[in-house]
Amino acid sequence: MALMPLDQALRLLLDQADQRQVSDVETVGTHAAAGRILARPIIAQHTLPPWPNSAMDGYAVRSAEVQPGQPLPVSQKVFAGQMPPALQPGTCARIFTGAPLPEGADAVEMQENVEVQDDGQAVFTQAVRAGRFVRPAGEEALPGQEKLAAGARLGPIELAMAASLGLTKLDVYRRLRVAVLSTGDELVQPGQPLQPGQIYNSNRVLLQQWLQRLGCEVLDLGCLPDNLQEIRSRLSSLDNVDLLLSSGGVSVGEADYLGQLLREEGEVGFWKLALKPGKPMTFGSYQGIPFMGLPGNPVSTLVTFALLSRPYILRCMGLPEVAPKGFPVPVDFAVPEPGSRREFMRVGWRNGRAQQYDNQCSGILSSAAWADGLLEIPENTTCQPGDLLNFYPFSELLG
Ligand SMILES: Nc1nc2c(c(=O)[nH]1)N[C@H]1C(S)=C(S)[C@@H](COP(=O)(O)OP(=O)(O)OC[C@H]3O[C@@H](n4cnc5c(N)ncnc54)[C@H](O)[C@@H]3O)O[C@H]1N2
Ligand code: MOO
Repeated sequence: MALMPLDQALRLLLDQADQRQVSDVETVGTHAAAGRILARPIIAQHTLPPWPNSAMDGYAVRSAEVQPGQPLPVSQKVFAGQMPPALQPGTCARIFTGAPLPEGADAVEMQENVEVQDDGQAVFTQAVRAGRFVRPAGEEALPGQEKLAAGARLGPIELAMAASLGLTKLDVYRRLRVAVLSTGDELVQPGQPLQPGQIYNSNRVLLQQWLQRLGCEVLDLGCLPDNLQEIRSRLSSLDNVDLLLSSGGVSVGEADYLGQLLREEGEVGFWKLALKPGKPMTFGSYQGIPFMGLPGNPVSTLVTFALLSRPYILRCMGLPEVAPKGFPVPVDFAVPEPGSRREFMRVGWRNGRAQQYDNQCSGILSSAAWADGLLEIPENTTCQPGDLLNFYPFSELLG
């Protein structure tokens, strides 16, 4: 069977995600909205800032009245939080950053350019043009203006924006419910003693933590044994789940029951990609529930989640732009042999170049812990030191 190119798999996934996008809307407090996707746009109700105000600590003036070297009496002092009376003609006002400009004033000079005489009058060292250091009313928002579009992902910046507009509640899509399971008789939870042949389960915590970061509700289905009957019965009891996400058991081994069950009793969207690591990545549905079977090798789980599950999940959550943002970086190594699968190497950012971790085996999780992100080596491509290849930082992929 030919391996499906990554781009084709992504198109298929996003097409499916569009059909399964969450439509239920909840109104929640701004704190609870963190990580959610905005279901209705945020429209400003007020003018922001509500009045022209000073961008500096200094002196508010009628700019035409300022003559360098000529003293002006200081007629009032305006702190942020106060509404001042109009500026008396022929005077200036002591003013602080964020304080409303007195009516009549049209500029502010910062105090570094003003000398205060012994008699308290202010002498300006230079002419002041109208508008200098004034933040006009409404430069941030006007009533009726759309400040955040539906589909925005609410992080600290967006929530601060909502707070600046005085909002306490936001309309967001409900969380995506994702059931996570691991497969493999060899897997043991940390804290338990290891018997011969066993290893600790690391994919479980990787996937659960990552899903939580993406704002999903995680249903922990634990670890399934390598037993077809048991797997079938555990999956049949699932209810109210948007996505079933598993790791392991999707290759061609005799105990790779999960993939076998899906292929025989579910619907397969794709199985086997031209991707390294991550070849046996499987997508389909089981009893109507979308199913993603990530290959079990720890780095294969990580890479397939980053490149395929993450965009699928974000699109289902209601986010339009889901492709991870990468950028070209120079590499400090050569790839002499072209590969038939698109490869994502674990690389560190060292001295302005991407450096590869020595052991790129998909079982070596240390490669990812050491690295700063993934470097994309397209199919049928070789490279020399100094060549540019796309780099996707983990800081982008993990959020
Ligand atoms: N004959 C072939 N064998 C394999 C092929 C192939 O094309 N032909 N593909 C290889 C590739 S590539 C990968 S990737 C693996 C993926 O296999 P599975 O998805 O079936 O994963 P498992 O066999 O269950 O496990 C693989 C590996 O990862 C360890 N593992 C699994 N789950 C966890 C976990 N939760 N935490 C930590 N480590 C885990 C497991 O012990 C195995 O060592 O198949 C190749 N084989
Ligand atoms: O594709 Mo596997 O995920 O290379 O080890």
